[in-house]
Amino acid sequence: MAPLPPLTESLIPFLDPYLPRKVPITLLNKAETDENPPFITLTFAQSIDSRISSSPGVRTSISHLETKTMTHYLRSKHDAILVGIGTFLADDPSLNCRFKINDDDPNHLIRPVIIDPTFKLGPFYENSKLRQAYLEKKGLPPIVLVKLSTIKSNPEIESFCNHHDIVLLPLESEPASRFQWMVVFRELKKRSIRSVMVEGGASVINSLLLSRDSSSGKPLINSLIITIGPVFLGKSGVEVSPCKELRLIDVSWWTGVQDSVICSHLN
Ligand SMILES: NC(=O)c1ccc[n+]([C@@H]2O[C@H](COP(=O)([O-])OP(=O)(O)OC[C@H]3O[C@@H](n4cnc5c(N)ncnc54)[C@H](O)[C@@H]3O)[C@@H](O)[C@H]2O)c1
Ligand SMILES: Nc1nc(=O)c(N)c(NC[C@H](O)[C@H](O)[C@H](O)COP(=O)(O)O)[nH]1
Repeated sequence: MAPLPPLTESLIPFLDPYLPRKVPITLLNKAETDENPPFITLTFAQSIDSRISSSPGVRTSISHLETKTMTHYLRSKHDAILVGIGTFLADDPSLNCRFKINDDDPNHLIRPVIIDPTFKLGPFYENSKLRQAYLEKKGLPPIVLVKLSTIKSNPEIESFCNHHDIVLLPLESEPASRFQWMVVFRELKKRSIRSVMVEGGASVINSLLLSRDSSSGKPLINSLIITIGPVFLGKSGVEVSPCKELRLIDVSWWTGVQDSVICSHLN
């Protein structure tokens, strides 16, 4: 894999207000460690017409290498990176962190998390870049969130995961087969994950944008970071658009050699 170009320096102060804070675990009180959900950053690259790929299941390059480096810099600031199974199947991503300040720097190990209620991962894991990265010690094996009923009806899933060091996380799902995001994030927090970078795909982005904590009413997303590339992907592209209006606050824009990046919080 070709090395990433260096990070454009102006991105560091631009992104800083939107990144999770590194608080040493010893300084956190018990409520902080057990009950609060992790810090959630939602980030993706979209076209001008709000598409994240040219058609369903197709990996589509939208962003410049400059913002690809930014994505890996963002990964270096989080404990986990989460995608839906649609993204794993379409993109064959490595889901590791390839950002280094210098060559002597060790790789930051970020934990991949895949939402996969019916365990479609199985037949594709063996030859995936994700597994390759783990075998080459450039990444960690994933946590895979699977419906409890899927595991009950396919007991071989557990032995497959044990054999591949995959952390299987069985969850109850709602009648529509969806996991509640708050439940997902609390489960990750129990596994010492204090920050999660969510990268997509469309189904994950569209539902998470509107998700709120049922008790406080606050958005579950702490920071939203969107790269906009100079391309229209057209009507057959995979659209990101929540099903109702959503206002952004604390907005900052950055423009690089080709892309613009918007950072914000949610109202
Ligand atoms: N441009 C970008 O930044 C970017 C980033 C990621 C993905 N993509 C693209 O997005 C496309 C994939 O998007 P998609 O919407 O098809 O797939 P996705 O990655 O959102 O995965 C969808 C699947 O994940 C599972 N899932 C998601 N949320 C769930 C929940 N709350 N509970 C239970 N299961 C849940 C379901 O099985 C669902 O079918 C691909 O073409 C990929 O290339 C682009
Ligand atoms: N920043 C960015 N620009 C793009 O043009 C694009 N298509 C993605 N897509 C994000 C998606 O999550 C991909 O799956 C990962 O970018 C795969 O990347 P890795 O192999 O893990 O580096 N991301």
